[in-house]
Amino acid sequence: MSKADGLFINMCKDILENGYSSEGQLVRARWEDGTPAHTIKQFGIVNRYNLQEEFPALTLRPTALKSAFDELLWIWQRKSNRIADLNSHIWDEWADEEGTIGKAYGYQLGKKYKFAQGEMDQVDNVIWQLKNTPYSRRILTNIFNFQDLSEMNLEPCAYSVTFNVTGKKLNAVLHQRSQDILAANNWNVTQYSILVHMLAQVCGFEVGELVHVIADAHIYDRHVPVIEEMIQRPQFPAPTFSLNPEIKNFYDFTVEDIRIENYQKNPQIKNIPIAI
Ligand SMILES: Nc1nc(=O)c2c([nH]1)NC[C@@H]1CN(c3ccc(C(=O)N[C@@H](CCC(=O)O)C(=O)O)cc3)CN21
Ligand SMILES: O=c1ccn([C@H]2C[C@H](O)[C@@H](COP(=O)(O)O)O2)c(=O)[nH]1
Repeated sequence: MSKADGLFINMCKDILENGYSSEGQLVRARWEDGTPAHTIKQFGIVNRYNLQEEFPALTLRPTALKSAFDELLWIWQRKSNRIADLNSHIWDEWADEEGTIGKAYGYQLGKKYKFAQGEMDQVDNVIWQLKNTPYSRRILTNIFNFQDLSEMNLEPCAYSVTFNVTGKKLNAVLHQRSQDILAANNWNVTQYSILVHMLAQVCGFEVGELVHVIADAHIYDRHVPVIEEMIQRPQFPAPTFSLNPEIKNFYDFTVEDIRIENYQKNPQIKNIPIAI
């Protein structure tokens, strides 16, 4: 059975049984009809995914892996903040008149800084370090740029990744300040798992672990019955995942380069409401 399903079920049970409800508090997020989007949350969840063991896609409901990967490429490879450069509509509600999400995500990863080895952006700095100083303890990205926060249409949720090489394996810690468990937990987990696979392939490592640290892990009120039903569903083994082995340059990957086989899963849950 997929270990990712097991972790997800335990995390949801913990949030539902021991979590803290925001009822009665002032909350920022709203449902489409304007009602406050309350949550039940747990603080400080840490999930470890061994990428050697399995590709951590949920089987409890399908994760839209191509759309998730496309958003990852939009942020990490195209380094864009324009929703027209994204092949899905998941960011439409956060776009401004210019059709961008402001100085968030891809904008920050595309911003150049002066490093000892030259001027480059944070992604190229990670790739340079993995190729030249792989055992460094300073290989990380951080897009929570305080100077630009007021010009971001949503402050980054998954904001920092620390890469760490252990022997031949590439590991990563993903730091997330806020997580919408139903809509985006497995979405983010599979995205950053693919990122570790991509960087391992182009920098000459095997994949290791993804450690996902979530500060505020929440289930929105309108998602509670959906989660309650979902965690009772049958579980299947995780699918097999591979990347096109021909790709040697990080910037050459496309959504067509991921291969997912034997993805047995439960039916999709349609029209999940997204809090804005
Ligand atoms: N409340 C909230 N939750 C989020 O997950 C979220 C935000 N806001 N704001 C910004 C982005 C947008 N994200 C989203 C938004 C929608 C889906 C979504 O509708 N997912 C569908 C599949 C979409 C597809 O097939 O392309 C799903 O069934 O999970 C996922 C991530 C993640 N982020
Ligand atoms: O990659 C993402 C992007 C967004 N989210 C969720 C987490 C929260 O539910 C909202 C953001 O609201 P804040 O009030 O700014 O925390 O979006 C996610 O889980 N993953």
